[in-house]
Amino acid sequence: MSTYTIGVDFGTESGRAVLVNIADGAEVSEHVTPYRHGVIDSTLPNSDTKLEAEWALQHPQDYVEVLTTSVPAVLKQAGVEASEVIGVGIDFTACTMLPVDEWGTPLCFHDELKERPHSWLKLWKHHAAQDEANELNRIAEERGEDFLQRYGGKISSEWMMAKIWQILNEDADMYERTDLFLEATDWVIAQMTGSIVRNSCTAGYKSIWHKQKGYPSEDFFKALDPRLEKLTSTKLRGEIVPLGTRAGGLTEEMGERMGLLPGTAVSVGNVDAHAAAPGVGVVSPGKLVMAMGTSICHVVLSERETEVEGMCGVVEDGIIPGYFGYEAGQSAVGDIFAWFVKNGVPGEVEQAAENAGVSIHQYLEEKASLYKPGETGLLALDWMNGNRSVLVDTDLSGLILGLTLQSKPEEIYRALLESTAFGTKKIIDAFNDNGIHIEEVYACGGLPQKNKLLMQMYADVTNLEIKVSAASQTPALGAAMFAAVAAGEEMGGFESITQAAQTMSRVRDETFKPIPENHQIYQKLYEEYTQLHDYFGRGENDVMKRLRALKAPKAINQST
Ligand SMILES: Nc1ncnc2c1ncn2[C@@H]1O[C@H](COP(=O)(O)OP(=O)(O)O)[C@@H](O)[C@H]1O
Ligand SMILES: O=C(CO)[C@@H](O)[C@@H](O)COP(=O)(O)O
Repeated sequence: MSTYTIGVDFGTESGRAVLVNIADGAEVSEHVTPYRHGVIDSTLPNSDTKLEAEWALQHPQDYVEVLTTSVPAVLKQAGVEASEVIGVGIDFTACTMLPVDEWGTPLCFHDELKERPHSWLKLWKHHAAQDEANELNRIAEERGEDFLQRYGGKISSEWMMAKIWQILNEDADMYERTDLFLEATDWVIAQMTGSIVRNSCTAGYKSIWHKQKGYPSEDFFKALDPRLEKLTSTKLRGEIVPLGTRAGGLTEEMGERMGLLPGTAVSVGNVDAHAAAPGVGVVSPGKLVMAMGTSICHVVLSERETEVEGMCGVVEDGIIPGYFGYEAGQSAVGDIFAWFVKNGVPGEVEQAAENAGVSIHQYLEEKASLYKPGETGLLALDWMNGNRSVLVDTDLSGLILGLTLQSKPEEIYRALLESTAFGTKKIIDAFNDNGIHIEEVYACGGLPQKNKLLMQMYADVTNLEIKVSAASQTPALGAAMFAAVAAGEEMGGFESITQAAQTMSRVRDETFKPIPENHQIYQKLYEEYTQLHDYFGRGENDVMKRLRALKAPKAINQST
């Protein structure tokens, strides 16, 4: 009899379960459940209540539906019995957070609250708390708060404290009614086990928590707003445990709904990019892991804690116990290409792709690959969803420079692909400049499987060979590894995540190697990119912010 664990990856648009054989990490079966309500960014579900610009919400029930649909489906597809599954683990987007009542019920499930936007779950890419983030950073800097150093000098508007403060500022009653603010990853685990356990990864990266120092002081929160003084001991209270810890066993009810045995080990929540590190076999320093999809998260391990400009955070045990885990990221990558495909191509391109029986992405990739680096004459800034690293500013926006009447869709597409590679190089440079040396690069996620041109550009721009995960769902595989650790050796699992990764991870034979002549030209383009980056991103010309201010008059929560 084989032994299996299940990893469930909760992405931006859908959740997917993967059944993994723990003897070799083989992904035996997988199933995707799209979120019924998708990303809620214009009106609240079943309501006329409109949302402001930059809002992005989700429906918590959609996550439960993933568990009760995709988990039974992977068992059925593989013909595997519940008794052969020893553990379940999940990974999630983050900071994706929600307010719950004293029973752990999301406030948006209350009939009397569901018309109020702040009762809902805020998705990681909810960017409407930038004002709060700016003010938080200003006050933290003024007070000389040392936690700023662990977050590259700035706390992002995507994270927990900015999102909570926005709730307080815009709907103080909702804040009062909240018993706990939770990461969605911890809430979903609580749905499976019946108890709330916070994980050290999201607490560390998204909630300014430190293994030794805990949360920032009450004085700091009081300085933000006196009503926030007791936030961490009240609405953020609860034990914070390391990754791979057994959060509990599946409840009777969820066991039945998921087709698994009650009591099956459930590991604590995790984050997509962080779970991807063991998923691709990275359990030691010097190896950058890129989880490449709608956005890119970059993670790397080190034996020491240091400051790196614009990193999302450094957290002890935040990725692999025993190491300091660093995270950086780009807020939009695949999303930029999706935006262009949706909004930027003429009908004739759509038609040509259809005639060729390929997607518009594939069509444009093929045409764009006929150009050499520099040959389009175009250069873009990859900030269509703001800049996460190294500038940490969601008020920045995109730019395409060098357009002429001859510019073709495939040339613009190519420039957009290149811009994201330059964005990644900025991040690698920041790590190297601060003594976190990047010697190898590993990629996983949807993009390496979809676009070879893009991957070759990343190799050419960074001048580093890129190894690609052999798994089709690397974060889910990582989550399944943590599930095997939560189950423990006595159940047939593993003692540590390092052991699990050594047995269960694989990379493809094919790698992307830098082409020296391409790299040479990209070095020149990168210098130009750096000039634009600093000019528009570091305050010399704040035109992007001025344009945004003109465009976005604040009008919260209007009903039509
Ligand atoms: N051939 C392609 N080339 C480049 N990007 C693509 C291609 N096909 C899809 N995409 C982009 O990939 C992204 C989805 O990546 P994926 O890893 O599957 O999702 P997620 O980030 O939600 O896990 C979308 O933003 C989409 O625009
Ligand atoms: O920010 C994080 C992790 O810290 C991600 O969850 C977020 O970028 C979303 O990732 P995806 O683009 O859905 O893969």
